[in-house]
Amino acid sequence: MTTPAQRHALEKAGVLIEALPWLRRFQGATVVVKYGGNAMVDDDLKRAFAQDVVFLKLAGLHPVVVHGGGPQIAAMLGKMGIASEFRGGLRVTTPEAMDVVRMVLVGQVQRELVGLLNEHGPYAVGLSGEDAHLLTAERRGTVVDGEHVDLGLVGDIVAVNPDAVLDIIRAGRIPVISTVAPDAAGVVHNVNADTAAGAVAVGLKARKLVVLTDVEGLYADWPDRDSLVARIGADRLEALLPSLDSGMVPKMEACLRAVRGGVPQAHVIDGRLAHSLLLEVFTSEGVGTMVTEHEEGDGE
Ligand SMILES: Nc1ncnc2c1ncn2[C@@H]1O[C@H](COP(=O)(O)OP(=O)(O)O)[C@@H](O)[C@H]1O
Ligand SMILES: CC(=O)N[C@@H](CCC(=O)OP(=O)(O)O)C(=O)O
Repeated sequence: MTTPAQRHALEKAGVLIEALPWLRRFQGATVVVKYGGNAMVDDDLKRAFAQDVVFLKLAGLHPVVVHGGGPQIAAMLGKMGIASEFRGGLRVTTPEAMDVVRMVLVGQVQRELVGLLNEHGPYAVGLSGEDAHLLTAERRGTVVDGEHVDLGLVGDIVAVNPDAVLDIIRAGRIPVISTVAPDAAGVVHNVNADTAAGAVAVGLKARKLVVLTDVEGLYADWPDRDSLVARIGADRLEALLPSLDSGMVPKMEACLRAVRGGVPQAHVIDGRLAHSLLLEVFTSEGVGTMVTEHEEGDGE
């Protein structure tokens, strides 16, 4: 006869043991985690996220955080009376707005995240795309309803120099990256954080890209809640892209870029669920949407 206390203890041991194959599999693996603006506004969730990232580090993985901050940028632009609009999921960025984007991402959101991670020890080091040639951008527009739209100082990533990030990883620390990036002439551009995370994952030859957001995952037929996609291959995702709505477009483009660029798995998971990152990496529960190059197999 086992007592309730013993049963409880056994359950806990079971959960820890379930992590064993995943711990072995991902030893020394680089995992790029995109932490999004909307999953980033609740204090408890922020703390849970920081715990998860430190847990990954202490479990022998190499987490690299790429952060967003759309809501925080919007709040600051609002306070300063600067209008901004989104086209095709990307913020139209004037030089005036660019100063605010850089100030908020590097000076505010990144600092807060670094602080939360460092509550657990001397782990996090913040950097932006401007540091040590980490990211090079090229100005991009977008196409909305078949028409080309100029987005101002918005960039796509054309080159990643991972050396500074690798230095930080080698020192046993956690890089936290803000996604502003200079172009070849040194003009700083606003880069969507999903886009940058996809490029960073490829540049670092990461084993996984995990994108946290404020929805369960990708819905094939948004907003039909029965259409959540558990997994999808690159070709089917590419075919689905034109039908996706604004916020999901850069996210799924980033996943596609990652798996086509050699990252075995890209995931979109629900950042509103505390510890979803831990569940994704260390359990066999399917959380959110997994993207792989091919529809079959686990991508590895
Ligand atoms: N096909 C889809 N599947 C899931 N979410 C979608 C889809 N199309 C549009 N969305 C919207 O995209 C949002 C996520 O994008 P966004 O708000 O930019 O996230 P984040 O702030 O995490 O970067 C979801 O909350 C949802 O409202
Ligand atoms: C070009 C572009 O849209 N840049 C984004 C950068 C921040 C971001 O991507 O934040 P989330 O991940 O929170 O959406 C912006 O200005 O909002």
